[in-house]
Formats: sequence, C-alpha cells, structure tokens
Amino acid sequence: MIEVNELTKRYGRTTAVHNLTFTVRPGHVTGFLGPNGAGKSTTLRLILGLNDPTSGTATVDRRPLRDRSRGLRHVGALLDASDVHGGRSGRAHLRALARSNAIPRGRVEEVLREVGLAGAAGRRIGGYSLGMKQRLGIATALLGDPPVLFFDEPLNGLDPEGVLWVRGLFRRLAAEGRTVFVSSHLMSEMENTADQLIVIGRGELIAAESVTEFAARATRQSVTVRTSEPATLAGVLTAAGAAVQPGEGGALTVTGLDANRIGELALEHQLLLQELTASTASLEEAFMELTADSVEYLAGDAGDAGDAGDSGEHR
Ligand SMILES: Nc1ncnc2c1ncn2[C@@H]1O[C@H](COP(=O)(O)OP(=O)(O)OP(=O)(O)O)[C@@H](O)[C@H]1O
Repeated sequence: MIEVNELTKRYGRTTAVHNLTFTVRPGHVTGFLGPNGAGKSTTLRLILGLNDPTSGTATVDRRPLRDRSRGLRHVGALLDASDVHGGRSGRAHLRALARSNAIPRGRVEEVLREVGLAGAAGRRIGGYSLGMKQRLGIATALLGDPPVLFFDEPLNGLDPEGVLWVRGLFRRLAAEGRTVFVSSHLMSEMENTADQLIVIGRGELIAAESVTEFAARATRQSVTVRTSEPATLAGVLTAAGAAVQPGEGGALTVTGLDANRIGELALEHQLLLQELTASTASLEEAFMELTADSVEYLAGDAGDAGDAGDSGEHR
C-alpha cells in the first residue's frame, strides 16, 4: 500500500506538488492521471525517495523509501525507460541489477521471456527501439518480484499489441495482490488500463475513486430534442428542472433530464417530437474539462517555471 499524506514539493517559486493526500491499495491497477506538468513524476520521485519533500510524508507499506535500502525485491519502478547504459546488452543490464539486489540469475531469463525480449537480450540497448526499452524497463521493475510496482507512462512507444500485453500484465500483477501504480497524461490510456484513479492537476488532488465512479461523476449526459413548438417545450422542460439551451436548426440541448422523461413530458403536453437523441461526453472530454485550469495555468506560466530554476536535484 502507498500512503501519501499532505505532500508538498516546491522548486524555487514553482510548486510542483501541493498538499497531496491519497492512498493506493494492493489488488488494483491504480491510474495516476494529470495533464503534462501536473506533478505526477515529482510525486513518484518523492514516494520512491529519490527526492525529499518540502513537507508531508509518503510511505510504501508504512515505511518511507528514503533510504532506498529495500531494493528491487520490495519495490519495482519504471521511471525513464531511456535512462539506461546504451553500451550494455539487455541481459547484462538485468544481470548487473540482479547481482546488486541478491536476485538469482535465473530470474533474469524469466523476466526477459515475460516481456518478450528473450530474442533481443544479447543486443546492445543503444540499438533498441523505444518500445523495446519500455519492455526492458518493465523487466527491471519485475526483476525482484516485488509487491509494489510503479510505472511512469509505460505505454509510451508501445505498438497496439504491446499496449494490450501491458494491460494484461498489470491486471495479472494486481490479481496477484500487488500494488500497481501507473501514471499517464492520457485518460484514453487509463480508461482501459486502470480500475482505480488518482487524478491531479496543478499539483493538487482532483479525484481519488474508481474509474466507474469518476466516469459517472465526470461525464454529463445531454439530450438533443427537436419539436415544431420549441418555446413551449423549453418552458415545460425548464419547469421540470432541466437546463435548456438553443441548439442548431431550432433543436434544443437539454441537461438535467434523461431522454425517457423528456419523451413523457412531451406526451403529457401533446407536443410532437421530431428528434430525441441522448449523448454522453467521453471520459477523455470530461478529464480535459476537469483539468483545464491546470493546463491553462501552465501555458501562461511557462516562463515563470523556467525562471524558478532547478534546485540541483537530478530528474
Ligand atoms: N527539478 C525541477 N526543478 C524545477 N522545476 C521542476 C523540477 N521538476 C519538476 N518541476 C516542475 O514541477 C511541475 C511538475 O512537473 P512534473 O514533471 O512532476 O509533472 P508531470 O505531471 O510528471 O508532467 P509530464 O506528464 O509532462 O511528465 C512542472 O511545472 C515542472 O516544470
């Protein structure tokens, strides 16, 4: 289990993460979502103990990871897939990590097979495609068979078959009772990958709930309705509690009442309907809307973030 409590991280004048509190439970694939610059990578680095928070705490299975003494057998992480020594082979890279974490050599061959790199394991990593590097990064995370796994943008560079494979892998790891925490800036990727969501924007928590709950809360249904007497129908629907907007070509766009109820009201008032169409905003649209403020803030603040400078910590 990952527990983040009132976590804040400032870089100069830039607040990357502000007063963030959430819990990630084992047995689920939990998506960590937010637009670019929302603070996802910073949060992951704070949880992993790679950077120190300005204030607040982050623990994994009730202990901070700051000392990093627990190694790959406790926590596996894919952070930056291209951050590997290009001159080594994939197999040599994994063997070196296995050695320093007291993991048996045989496990290297197992994870290579698992991620589909057995055939390319003898080749230099420098010659790997981005997708192959992602697979190697996933193999690294799996190497110690850890109960807690972090994946930062794991679908980057993967082809459709690779994406399906990763989704199946994450589901299996969660079903085995592990904690699986996966970040992405794309709702469309998380919709089919995660069952729980932590959504942040501008370093702050926007939602912590299941994908189903988020979808029910975030997506809005509207109904397009067309009639020969739009003003009368608009009056009837407004009186029944709906919000009515004039749409294209005399149509009305109605929110707050479902299509069935609109049909019943039209019948009660003997109004002839020429169209009655329900439409639901996609989860991607809902996510964009919910996080729109943070995107605007960053677009207007880009120069400022640059001025703030680096605190000297390596990203
Ligand atoms: N070392 C640093 N020095 C200065 N500012 C930083 C540093 N690391 C992150 N930031 C700033 O903190 C904010 C959050 O960045 P972060 O990389 O955590 O976001 P993110 O959600 O992971 O974005 P992306 O999806 O683009 O990776 C940004 O404004 C970023 O510029």
